[in-house]
Amino acid sequence: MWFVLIVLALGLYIYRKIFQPLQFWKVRNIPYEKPLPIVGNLLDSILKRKSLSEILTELYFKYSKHRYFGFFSFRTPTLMINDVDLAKQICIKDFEYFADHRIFIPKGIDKMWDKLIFIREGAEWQEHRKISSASFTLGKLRVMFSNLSKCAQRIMTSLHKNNKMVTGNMRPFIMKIANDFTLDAFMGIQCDSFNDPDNALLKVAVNTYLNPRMKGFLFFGTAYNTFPFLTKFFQWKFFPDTGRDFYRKIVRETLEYREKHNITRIDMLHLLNEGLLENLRENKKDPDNDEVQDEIVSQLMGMYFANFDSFTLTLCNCMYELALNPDIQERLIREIDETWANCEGNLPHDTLMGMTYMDMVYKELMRLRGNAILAERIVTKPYTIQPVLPHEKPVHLKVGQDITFPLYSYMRDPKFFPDPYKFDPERFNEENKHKIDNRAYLPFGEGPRKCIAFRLISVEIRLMLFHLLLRFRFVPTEKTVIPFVESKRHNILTSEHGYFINMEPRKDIDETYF
Ligand code: HEM
Repeated sequence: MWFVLIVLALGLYIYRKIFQPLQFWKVRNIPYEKPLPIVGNLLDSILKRKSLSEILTELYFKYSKHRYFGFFSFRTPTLMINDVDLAKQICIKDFEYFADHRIFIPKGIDKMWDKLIFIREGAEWQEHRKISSASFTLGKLRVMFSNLSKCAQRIMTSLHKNNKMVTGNMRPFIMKIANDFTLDAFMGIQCDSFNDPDNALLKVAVNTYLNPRMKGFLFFGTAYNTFPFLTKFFQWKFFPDTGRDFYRKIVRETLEYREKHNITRIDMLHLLNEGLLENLRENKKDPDNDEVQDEIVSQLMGMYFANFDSFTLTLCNCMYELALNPDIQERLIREIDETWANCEGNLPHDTLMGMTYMDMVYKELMRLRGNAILAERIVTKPYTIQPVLPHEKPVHLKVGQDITFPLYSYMRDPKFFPDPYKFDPERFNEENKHKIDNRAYLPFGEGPRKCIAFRLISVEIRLMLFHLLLRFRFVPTEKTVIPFVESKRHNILTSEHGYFINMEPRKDIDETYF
């Protein structure tokens, strides 16, 4: 008798936990992709048979007659928004109903992670987005530009010293540039990872941001959400404690040094520190506690990670596309040489950002090879999607419902971008740029939650590309895999086979430039 009861109870538990959630979209009468227990619609991704972008894009086209459809990210039901007008409505007009991102890791496990702007919720997010946004305005970027420029030139000098061909997988190589560039640009810390590859800063960065747990993170981010008990049980953290302690020390020492020597350097560290202190003063709180330091440390760690990773991948993707499209590369080199000659070795921010062809290349790069595959939101107030198409009924969304925007798929839709897999900067030329549908061109997301650093990364990539192409040409090698194969192991857009490109020192450079 007891045995039968236990079996029944277990059966009921398994049904409720594993099988019942699979009915989520069916009972709501919403078109959906049939899921499997536990893995939902991600089996091909888990088995590395398809990249996440491939899975989402296949479904985007399969459900193209629908404005939305149901998807299961493991056990979590998420509403995929296929229609770019509906996406805009959710992200901008009705933002207050969809104000937060997914949190990925249950709160309280990783205190540094909980403080990130991306993760913060409600009024707290608003307050901290405001503080951090001050570091990313056009005005602040113009002020920071001279440091960024000096830093790019310093890295190039170190790199170009031997005038040798750089060969092999560009990813670890660009990572060194990203490390030196990010540390200098954000905190004024100079390190030379080309001549000193064993420096502690690079080592900690690699261990903190690229450890195996981190690598799996973006994929298992959904698993964190789906199986929070595992995360709690194993105390999985995004930022390892060693990395946190290391950056805490750096931040403390740098701030103390600046104060002692009366140094004001306008960079991320300075602006964040000022913003937080100002905020605390306004709220009449004590500015001298560990919380403030940790606040700065976690924001810097988050931004350092975002910059280190996205800068590396974007630049690698850019090198790949230019190596495969020598005509585009040559035209860009001509524009760079002319600009450099005209500005007599002192490149101003507005001149860089005003370069016409550079702008076209950058925008196309972000369309085809931007790293973000999707953006997501959580319903924060009950909301109803009103019917528009004849087959639709009102969809009532409850608080906590997960929403996904397949940004990658919008930008691969031929109705918005003809011949979408072609790298074609001409889409953004004077004649064509007004045809770009901004509802679908969303490399950085949309609305108040849009990427806070979209201006910064745009300056950084253009600046580094400018300096690299002043001295080098990118050429494919016999190891370059053509066409581009997207990684099935990562949930951001990166190459499955690395970036085997040669950087050949240019023979046609006018040495008087340097
Ligand atoms: C190629 C580079 C990058 C791409 C493609 C990218 C893309 C994105 C996307 C798609 C989002 C979500 C937007 C949304 O939900 O609507 C986002 C958010 C965010 N990004 Fe980026 N990003 C990049 C670089 C960076 C960098 C360098 C930083 C920091 C220095 C950064 C900081 C953030 C932050 C803090 C958020 C959260 C904003 C919020 O929730 O208010 N990103 N990014």
